[in-house]
Amino acid sequence: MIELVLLARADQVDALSDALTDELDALAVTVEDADADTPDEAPIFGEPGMPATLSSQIGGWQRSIVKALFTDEDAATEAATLLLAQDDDSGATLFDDLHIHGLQPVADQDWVRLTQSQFEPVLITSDFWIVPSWHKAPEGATRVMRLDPGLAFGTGTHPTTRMCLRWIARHADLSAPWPRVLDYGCGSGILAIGAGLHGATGIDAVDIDPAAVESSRANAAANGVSLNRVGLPDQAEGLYPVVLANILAAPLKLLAPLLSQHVAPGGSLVMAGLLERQIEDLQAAYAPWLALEVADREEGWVLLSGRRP
Ligand SMILES: C[S@@+](CC[C@H](N)C(=O)[O-])C[C@H]1O[C@@H](n2cnc3c(N)ncnc32)[C@H](O)[C@@H]1O
Repeated sequence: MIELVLLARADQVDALSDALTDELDALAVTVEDADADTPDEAPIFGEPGMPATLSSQIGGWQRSIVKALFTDEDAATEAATLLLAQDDDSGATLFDDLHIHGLQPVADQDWVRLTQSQFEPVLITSDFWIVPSWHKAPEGATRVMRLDPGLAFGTGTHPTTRMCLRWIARHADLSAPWPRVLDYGCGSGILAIGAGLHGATGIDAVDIDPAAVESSRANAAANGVSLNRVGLPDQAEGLYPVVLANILAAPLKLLAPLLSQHVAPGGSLVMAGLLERQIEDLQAAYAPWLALEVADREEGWVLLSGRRP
């Protein structure tokens, strides 16, 4: 294997990645901040767990290192030549300023093992762990969720998911389990399953993404957790003592009336996916129904929770 290493501008990254994978047979493309670990490093916040973004607006960092993996040197060299020669509709060079850093050999690896090694068991509380199927559960883990990375978001590695799971672990009362829970934006189903492992019943899990709905079903079954309704958002129905929503600030704001009205009187709304600077905006959006307070913080992300009067 050989890696073609390029230095590109942020606005070129998306088109460059598409050209490399769709037209030039790159096996994989990765994007890194060329200024990482320097004073010019630029933190980027985006959809939790999705590739780092600015990306919904701009595909990468101001100075991005783009690495494309090829089977051999000929394929990588040809790709570099074709990239430099690409014109746009007006005949101008498409990737102007593109800098070819060079080619570097990549040692043969056991790729399955390498991928798996990036997903270690994740500690939620001292006895509650998320553990990939190929790992043994750690000593002392009495509550274990088996979960492998898949098409839907939610492996437990992202701070927003971890904070929601910690909230569940801290607030679940095994002697009086929640009779209903709504996981709104369920992704892999990780929060719904977490609630189930803490005794909840009547769990509904909904998402706008059909792949997430399928993942939630499969992951819940693999963990022996029985979900009530799993489907698109219209499957959420009635009042729930606990509503969990780990999405993003903008959709959470839009969803304020809907989510609030699913919370039973005396019940809790728990939401994540927002940053420190978005707290006040979210508190104001939910104020007509309930008072949201900061319940947890991790790596710049915030967990808000509130009780419905
Ligand atoms: C950050 S993931 C969270 C997944 C999982 N609940 C977790 O905590 O790891 C957000 C999920 O919300 C879903 N989503 C985004 N907007 C939504 C909306 N308006 N209604 C329902 N689900 C939505 C996405 O498809 C995605 O699966």
